[in-house]
Amino acid sequence: MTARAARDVVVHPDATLLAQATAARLLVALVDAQSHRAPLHVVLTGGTVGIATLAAVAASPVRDAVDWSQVHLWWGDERFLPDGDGDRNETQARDALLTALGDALPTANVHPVPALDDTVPTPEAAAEAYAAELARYADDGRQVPRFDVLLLGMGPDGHVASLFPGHPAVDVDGVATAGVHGSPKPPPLRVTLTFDAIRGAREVWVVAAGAEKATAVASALASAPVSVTPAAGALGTERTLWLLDAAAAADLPAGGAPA
Ligand SMILES: O=C1O[C@H](COP(=O)(O)O)[C@@H](O)[C@H](O)[C@H]1O
Repeated sequence: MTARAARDVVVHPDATLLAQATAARLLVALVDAQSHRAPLHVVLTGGTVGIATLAAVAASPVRDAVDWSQVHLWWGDERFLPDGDGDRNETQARDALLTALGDALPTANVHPVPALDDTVPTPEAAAEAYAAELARYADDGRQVPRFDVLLLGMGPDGHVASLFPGHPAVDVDGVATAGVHGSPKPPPLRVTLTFDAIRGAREVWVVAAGAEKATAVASALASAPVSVTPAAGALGTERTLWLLDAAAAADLPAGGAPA
C-alpha cells in the first residue's frame, strides 16, 4: 500500500467551526466504516484543534451512533511526561472525550503511549513499548494496525505528530515509533509515530487553524521537502485530507491547494 500524494483541502470559516465539522466528519466516517469492517483503529492528535475536535465529538449526539466497543484509539505522538500530567495528549483526550464515553469505550481499546516512570525511563523505552503494542494489533506482516483515520495537528513550524523540521525522527524508517529529544516545542522529550507508520493509514487528516500556520500550510501543500515542512510527508493510502480554517488557508492559491 503506497501513500498517495494527492490531497483534498476543505476550508471552514473559523477554528470553532473547523473543530465541529471535523468531529462530525469523524463520527460519520466511523459509522460508515462500521457498516463493513471491524474493529476500527483511529489515531488521535494533541494540539489546540485536535483537542477541540475531541470535545466536539463528546458534545455531539451522533457519538452514540458509533459502536465504540469496536473502536481502538491510538496517539500519533505524546509528550514524555508522567501519567496524568496535564500536558500529556492522553490526559487532554481523556478530559475532552474518553471520560465522557464511559463504559461505551472499553479500557482495553485505549492504547496510550507509555508514560514516564521507573520502568519506562526514556522516550526510547516508551517508543519501543508503544511499537510492541501497535504490533499486537497489526496483521499482514505490518508493524502497525491498518489505521482507518489518522488525525494530525500541525505546528506553525510545519511539524506533525512530533516530527519536527530538521530532526532525526523525520528520517527514521523501518520502525513504527521513535523517541524525540530536544523538541523545539515544550516539553523537549517526546514519542512519535514515524512516517512509515503514518503513511500506512487509509486516511490521514491534517487539521490546522490560525494565521500563524498559513505559511506552513502553503509550504506543505506545495510538497516542500519533509526536512523543511514535515507536514508535507503526511499522506494516507486512500485519502489525504487537509481541514483548515480560513486564517490557516490564507496563503493558498485561490480555490484551494495544488495536489
Ligand atoms: O505538541 C503538539 O503540537 C501539535 C500542534 O499543536 P497546536 O496547538 O499548534 O495545534 C500537535 O499536533 C501534537 O500532537 C502535539 O504533541
